[in-house]
Amino acid sequence: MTAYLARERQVAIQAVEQASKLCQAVFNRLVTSSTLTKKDKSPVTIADFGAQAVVNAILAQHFPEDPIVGEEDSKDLQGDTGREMRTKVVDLVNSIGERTMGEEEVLGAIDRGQYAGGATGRHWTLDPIDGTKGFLRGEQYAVCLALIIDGQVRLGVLGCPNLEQTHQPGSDPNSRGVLMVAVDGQGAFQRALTGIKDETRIHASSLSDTTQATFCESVESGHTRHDDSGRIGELLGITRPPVRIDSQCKYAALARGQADVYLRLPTRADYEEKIWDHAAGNIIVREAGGRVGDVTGSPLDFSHGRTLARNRGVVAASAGIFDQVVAAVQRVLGGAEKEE
Ligand SMILES: Nc1ncnc2c1ncn2[C@@H]1O[C@H](COP(=O)(O)O)[C@@H](OP(=O)(O)O)[C@H]1O
Ligand SMILES: [Mg+2]
Ligand SMILES: [Mg+2]
Ligand SMILES: [Mg+2]
Repeated sequence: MTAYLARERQVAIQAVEQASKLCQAVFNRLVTSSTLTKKDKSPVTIADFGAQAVVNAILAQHFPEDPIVGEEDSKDLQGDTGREMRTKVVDLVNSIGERTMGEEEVLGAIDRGQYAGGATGRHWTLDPIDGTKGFLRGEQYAVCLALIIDGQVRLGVLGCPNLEQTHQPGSDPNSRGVLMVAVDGQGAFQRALTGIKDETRIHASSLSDTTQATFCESVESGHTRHDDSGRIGELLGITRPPVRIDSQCKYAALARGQADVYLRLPTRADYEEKIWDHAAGNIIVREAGGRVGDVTGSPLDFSHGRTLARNRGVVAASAGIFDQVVAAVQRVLGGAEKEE
């Protein structure tokens, strides 16, 4: 008997591995110290398009019926104005992929990601590079792919090219490149992104005392409120400084017990979190034994299209402290008053 979603798991891993390889190649070739000082975003843009083309082409080959909710579209690659970038993306895809793709095929693959999402049937969701700012700084970023069936995330894969390997006892702390994968009901695992790919089961921490907790949050103050998380930390008696990490690598840190809490506190009333920013990390943390919700503790609802329209912010934590963390978040954000 084959396990539930066995083929999907294998194809998703292959797609994320290929896209991660492409991103690393772009970083090594194109990102220089002058890229950062000049605020030149073009390397990450090329890698973003390239990674979405590679993943979507692999999904189309194996699951031609499945729609995809992808972050990017080919608009900026069209016409005369898009020619230079288009050529670079097509060359890049062909330098990594196993078969040659023409220009139309590359653009078509990118635009398979236009699906609107929703509550019925199955669809994939892809963030070809999550943590674009981390990518440019040479810090953490992730290729994130998940399968949603009838509104529920059932499979998630994170490719984290700059994340330290911790899966083998005595493994070299300088070895980087981790892939995490989880299927509903089967647990969460990590393995090396390249080389020996033995999988090791991972677990969120079993912490019950919040004063001992390590919390993580986005590097970017535009993506989460650092002042509010500081107050929440004080309420919980947390003394360790926050660990700031870009991308869904925050979920990865939680899933393997390196952090106990992830806070993403809304910076604006009108921002809706995107499903591709959370789907893969969500199932990986849950399958590792952690819990994920929004600032009220309600589970994230992936059935409302391309965004988490019914949720605000994200709170994730080890199961033993999740309720205490949500209570502190509510006190600081004022939710407790609304409930009275
Ligand atoms: N105002 C906002 N609040 C929360 N998230 C935001 C935001 N503006 C952009 N983002 C999202 O934050 C993601 C990065 O998260 P983090 O800060 O945790 O690394 C971005 O993903 P991309 O990098 O894929 O564009 C983007 O989708
Ligand atoms: Mg983006
Ligand atoms: Mg993202
Ligand atoms: Mg992205």
